[in-house]
Amino acid sequence: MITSRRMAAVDLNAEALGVPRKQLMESSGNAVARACRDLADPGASVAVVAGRGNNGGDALAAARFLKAYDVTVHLLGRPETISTDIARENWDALVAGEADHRTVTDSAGFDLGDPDLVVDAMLGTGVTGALREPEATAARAINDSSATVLAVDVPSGVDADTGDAAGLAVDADRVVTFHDDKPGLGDLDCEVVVADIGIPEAAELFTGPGDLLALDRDAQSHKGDHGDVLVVGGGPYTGAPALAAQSALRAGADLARVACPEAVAREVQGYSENLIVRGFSGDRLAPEHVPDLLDFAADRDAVVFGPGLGDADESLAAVREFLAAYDGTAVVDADALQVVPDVDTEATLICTPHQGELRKMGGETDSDWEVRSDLVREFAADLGHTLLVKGAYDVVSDGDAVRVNRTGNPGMTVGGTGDVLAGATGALAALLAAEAFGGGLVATDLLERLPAALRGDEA
Ligand SMILES: NC(=O)C1=CN([C@@H]2O[C@H](COP(=O)(O)OP(=O)(O)OC[C@H]3O[C@@H](n4cnc5c(N)ncnc54)[C@H](O)[C@@H]3O)[C@@H](O)[C@H]2O)[C@@H](O)CC1
Ligand SMILES: [K+]
Repeated sequence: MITSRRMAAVDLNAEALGVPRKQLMESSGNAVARACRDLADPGASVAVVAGRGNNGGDALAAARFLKAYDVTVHLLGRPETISTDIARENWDALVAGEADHRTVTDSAGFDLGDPDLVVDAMLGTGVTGALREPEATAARAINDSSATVLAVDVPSGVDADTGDAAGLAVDADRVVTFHDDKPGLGDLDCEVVVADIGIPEAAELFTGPGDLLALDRDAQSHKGDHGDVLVVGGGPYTGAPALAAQSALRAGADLARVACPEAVAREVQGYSENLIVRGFSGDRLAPEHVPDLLDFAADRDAVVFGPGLGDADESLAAVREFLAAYDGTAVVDADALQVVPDVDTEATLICTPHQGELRKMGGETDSDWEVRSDLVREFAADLGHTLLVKGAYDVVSDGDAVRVNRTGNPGMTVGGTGDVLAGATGALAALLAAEAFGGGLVATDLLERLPAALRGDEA
């Protein structure tokens, strides 16, 4: 089962793996033609009703595979308004190939005729709202005809994610949907066939450019919309919490705060004026600090626990107490990880161990990344928390889905990269909580850019 949002991500990932969208459209077209052959004998009359998006493009490609049939292609709208290059190229190929084609520029001009089979490719996952004209008239004609109706990807007018229609929708006999079943197709009264269109498995398993789609920023945003992250760490070390907090800002959080022992607070602040530093008494985290920290954390979108915290018994006891009482979102890293397996918490935890830390938590690992993926998924399910296990191939799992990140390079084993990852993860978790994303701009960037702005240079 795949949502249209995830499908768009997988599609971009496939492109990055060398399988472009046009190739997928060709496979989709081939799958639609196969379904036609299944539903009608050679020589039968087929009306292809195509919209101006990629759903239409799939059917325009299919028409080239149907030489044994009497095919008429109806394009809804003017060819100049076809919305994607790949769909337009398939239209141009039909015209150049002298296929029987018509363009329907107003609904009064639509004549479906009396075909044996209709291919409904007006709208797929790109539908918004109720069918407009001429799609609505065409849908009525399709529903009134006695033809068998094959819908491409989803019956036009139906939301593939919910199965709902904002008004009229095509009543299909069969749907050929691509790559994976869609949540909205289950409740429809028609047969659903899933066609493999050659999307590599790696496009789903490995993170790629498509996975960044979820991070698009809303241009109308305001300060505070983009997440407020609290890093709890420092004591034995000072660089780690500062790095994590700066990373949170660079990953798009609006505000990054560090709660650290007073003994090191000035030093942590000294790394960057972009950070808001709050000291607590003494030279390391202890249970007596927990009530205040809980209060402070309640107003933040996410907490990052661990960078530079050390493994003193009282610090680990404090982490345990904090997590037992906390019900927000927390990233747990470094020494703090070891308390996770035996803590009973309502919080949503994202744990970011390297393989040594994973073992210390009681998890197993393996040099083969595929075996490791299974182990990580099982352990995440046991823990009831999300794991991001660092390695040459990072494995991320919530106990159900698994994603593997194989980007990076051997230089990234240098100290501090783990703190940067924990901070960035905290920011993304906070932004997901706030459902908005920032651009990674920090106040000191503005200082650097001010002279150029005053000179009137282009940004
Ligand atoms: N990885 C993928 O996502 C793949 C998608 N493919 C196809 O691409 C389709 C999605 O293509 P698109 O994103 O171009 O979207 P669609 O082709 O579903 O619809 C977009 C077009 O519909 C118009 N439109 C939207 N709502 C309307 C309404 N209520 N009344 C009338 N017109 C309306 C838009 O103006 C636009 O021209 C899928 O359903 C599938 O058929 C396949 O080619 C294979 C791969
Ligand atoms: K359709």
